[in-house]
Amino acid sequence: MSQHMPNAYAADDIPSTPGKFKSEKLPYIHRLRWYSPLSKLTFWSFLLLFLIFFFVIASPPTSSPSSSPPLDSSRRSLRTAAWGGLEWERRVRLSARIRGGTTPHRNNNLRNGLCVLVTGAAGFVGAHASMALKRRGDGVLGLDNFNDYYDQSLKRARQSQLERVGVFIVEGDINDSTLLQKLFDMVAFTHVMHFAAQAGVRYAMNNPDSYVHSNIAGLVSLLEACKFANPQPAFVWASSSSVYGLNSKVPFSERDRTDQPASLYAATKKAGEEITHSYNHIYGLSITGLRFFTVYGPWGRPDMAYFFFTKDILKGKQITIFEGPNHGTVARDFTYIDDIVKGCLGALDTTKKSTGSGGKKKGPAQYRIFNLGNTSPVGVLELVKVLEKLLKVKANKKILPMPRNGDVLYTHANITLAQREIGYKPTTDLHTGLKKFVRWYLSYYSDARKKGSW
Ligand SMILES: O=C(O)[C@H]1O[C@H](OP(=O)(O)OP(=O)(O)OC[C@H]2O[C@@H](n3ccc(=O)[nH]c3=O)[C@H](O)[C@@H]2O)[C@H](O)[C@@H](O)[C@@H]1O
Repeated sequence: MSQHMPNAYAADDIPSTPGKFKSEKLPYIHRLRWYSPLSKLTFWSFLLLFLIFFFVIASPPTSSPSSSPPLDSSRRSLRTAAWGGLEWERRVRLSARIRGGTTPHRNNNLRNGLCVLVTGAAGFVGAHASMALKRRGDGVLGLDNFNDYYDQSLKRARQSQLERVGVFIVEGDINDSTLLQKLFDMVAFTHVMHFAAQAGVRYAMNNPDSYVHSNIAGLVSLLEACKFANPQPAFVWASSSSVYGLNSKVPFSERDRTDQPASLYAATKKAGEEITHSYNHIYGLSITGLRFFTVYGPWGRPDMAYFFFTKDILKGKQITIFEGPNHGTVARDFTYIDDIVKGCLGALDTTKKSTGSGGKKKGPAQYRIFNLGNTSPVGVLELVKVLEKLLKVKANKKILPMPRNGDVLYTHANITLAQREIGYKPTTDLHTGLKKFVRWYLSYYSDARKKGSW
């Protein structure tokens, strides 16, 4: 039938004479006398316009390296991530195995130990939490895209530390749903501890896309995988104190409003809280969100002020300290990493099971949000004084009014709820915590092999 169609169609189009066909049916461009200069000009103009249109629409926007923010590295790594194969599967299963038990498979009843997928495991909090879980015997599988938001060698060094205790980090992106499905098919995770995110408050002005990619799209991709997993894992994830935004009532309580974010970063974390709520409501996922307050410590993030202040003070480079209106103090409720990790484990250990399966909710599920702070804010100037003392070097300081860059003036956590529900009790003051950080920093950066110690 289809073979006859073109002929039938062509029969209708047969011109009465070839000449008539050419003059009446061909496009305007062909009717122009080709040899006239005007027709040539029109033809080449059309061609040029078409090519310009094609290249502008089809190619990704580019700009000069000096003016453009860094590329969204998480997307890059999504394209290049390599996973799979028998050896890879063996490592995944081994890492996820609970000590003294076997890797939990579908329908297994787990009583001893947790089996946790930790996203962002090569990151600061993710690496510490993975280490603590593994050390107490839980099964831990890491997932990280090793993007280049900050020095990748630091992430690799954290990875080697984790490998030494038996934690394998799968290299891949949380947006890679095929990879996630594969992992959930291989291992029946009891919990997902989700740290993978685009962090940093001020960087959101340079690279907004990376926040949407990781903190919104990536989160949804991971929740989708959790919703279909059978059994569904309980989901514990890192929100942020930045959701309190421009609030002036302190200390910040979980009941306070969170609808005036000061940065896109904060807005994506707030959106994450709403998104996780909807997955809890529709699919019965057990959700716990942890609002971290400026976490610091050994193996920390080089984009954070305490970290790069240390580096710059040692180099004799000028540091900029922001101040509020009328020379007001800008302060943070700096929270030491070990306290945060205890909070994370407390949250994991008190989760209730998700109630859904196969994407269907079977009953109401737990939904919680906790502040994990230190409850004693310290001014940035004071932070620098402590560093000067510990480093035995005077800082070259420049005090500037805080620019409108996403920063807020003050954070202070009320932790009553976390104390009551998950036994959270921070014990490290800023001086003690920074002392441990400085000791690690000096050892890590003075050692040519960048080993440091955990
Ligand atoms: O608690 C949180 O929710 C957030 O804590 C930090 O954000 P931030 O508190 O802004 O931490 P830093 O970037 O280390 O800044 C600490 C303080 O130093 C100040 N600062 C920063 C940079 C600088 O050059 N000068 C300066 O005075 C900031 O204004 C801020 O008060 C993290 O970077 C976020 O990822 C996290 O979510």
